[in-house]
Amino acid sequence: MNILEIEKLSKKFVLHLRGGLNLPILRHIQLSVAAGECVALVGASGSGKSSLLRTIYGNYRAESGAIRLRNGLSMVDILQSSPREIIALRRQVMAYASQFLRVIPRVSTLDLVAQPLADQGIDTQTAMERATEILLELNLPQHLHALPPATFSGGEQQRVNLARAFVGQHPLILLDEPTASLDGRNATAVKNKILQAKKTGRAVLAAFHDPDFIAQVADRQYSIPSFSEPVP
Ligand SMILES: Nc1ncnc2c1ncn2[C@@H]1O[C@H](COP(=O)(O)OP(=O)(O)OP(=O)(O)O)[C@@H](O)[C@H]1O
Repeated sequence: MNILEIEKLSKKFVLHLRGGLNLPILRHIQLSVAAGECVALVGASGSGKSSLLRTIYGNYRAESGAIRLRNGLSMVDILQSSPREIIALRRQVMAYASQFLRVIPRVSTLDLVAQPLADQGIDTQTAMERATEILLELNLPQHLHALPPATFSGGEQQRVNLARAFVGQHPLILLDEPTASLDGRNATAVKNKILQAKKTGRAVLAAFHDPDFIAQVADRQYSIPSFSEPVP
């Protein structure tokens, strides 16, 4: 059962500060991700992996194509959804961990990680317990949980982001270079979370660079078509 279906997606950036210059980024993307599957997005630096993930998450618009996401029994096209509908899909259907954490000042790490559960209607005590558990699984020790992550290291912030993506029950998890700032031990913790997510029937689409990591977690790869390739 497909959780995500992308059909003939094309996207360009329009650079208004450069006189409306068009910068084509994605062309004819055809991709689906099924429940329980991890698909690795691969491609050269600058090929558009992050842009594709952000477009799926509703941060960017695209000129043509469709991005359909399973919401219960129906498939919903993100590109046709209103901002309000996209916010609802982010709460229930898709989680996203970018490479960088956007920190909200004064909010503790524990509250940040418990928030997606509260958004899914989980009671506060259970949300706090699950948030604590996942932070420990990602090697973030208890003494950090009460602190806002603003002063955390890059790798610690990345793991807070990942904890927020994995903690809920979203059927689709989007990950942008989830091990970019991590050492071997922490990369293993992320690998375990991806494998566990797959076992519970969640779909994972992730941009990766490391072929060894891809071999350990991904069922297949999708290479972003370059602009020198003919359109199929
Ligand atoms: N908001 C934006 N406005 C204009 N151009 C952008 C914007 N975001 C990305 N780009 C351009 O789109 C291209 C693709 O960038 P993107 O970050 O998606 O690539 P990537 O494959 O994720 O790269 P990397 O592997 O280095 O992270 C780049 O040339 C980048 O400069």
